[in-house]
Amino acid sequence: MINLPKVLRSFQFAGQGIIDLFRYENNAKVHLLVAVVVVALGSWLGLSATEWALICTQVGLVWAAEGFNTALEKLCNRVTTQHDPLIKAAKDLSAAAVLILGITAVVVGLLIFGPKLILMYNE
Ligand SMILES: Nc1ncnc2c1ncn2[C@@H]1O[C@H](COP(=O)(O)OP(=O)(O)OP(=O)(O)O)[C@@H](O)[C@H]1O
Repeated sequence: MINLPKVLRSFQFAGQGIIDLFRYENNAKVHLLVAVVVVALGSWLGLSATEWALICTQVGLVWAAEGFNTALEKLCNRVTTQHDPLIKAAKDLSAAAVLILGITAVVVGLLIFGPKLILMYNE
């Protein structure tokens, strides 16, 4: 039997996590701003449903990676604030994951927006 109140509470906690991510984390604020600009640009250029699906996927992946990265950073800081090579490796690898998805998002953005912007410029 599904415990519905427990499921709803989990959504509430996750929602609080989303609010905290964009309220307190500088990098997440940058990602939010970029997403707003991309959505505005996409609305202006009139993207297809498939293009919107790709953009939404990229935005979601980067935001989710930022959330995981922030969570891992906080755990690392709880483990130790002393210099530790394993903590450094964990933080850097986690940041690398965000960067990889960020680069992928930029490439997808260029593939979708690039031709449309070039076409507009040449008209
Ligand atoms: N306890 C630690 N031991 C070793 N290296 C660390 C430790 N804490 C952070 N670092 C390293 O120092 C650099 C900066 O990390 P820091 O956590 O200050 O900034 P950040 O990873 O950009 O996070 P934030 O978004 O909180 O500023 C990174 O290369 C990280 O791996």
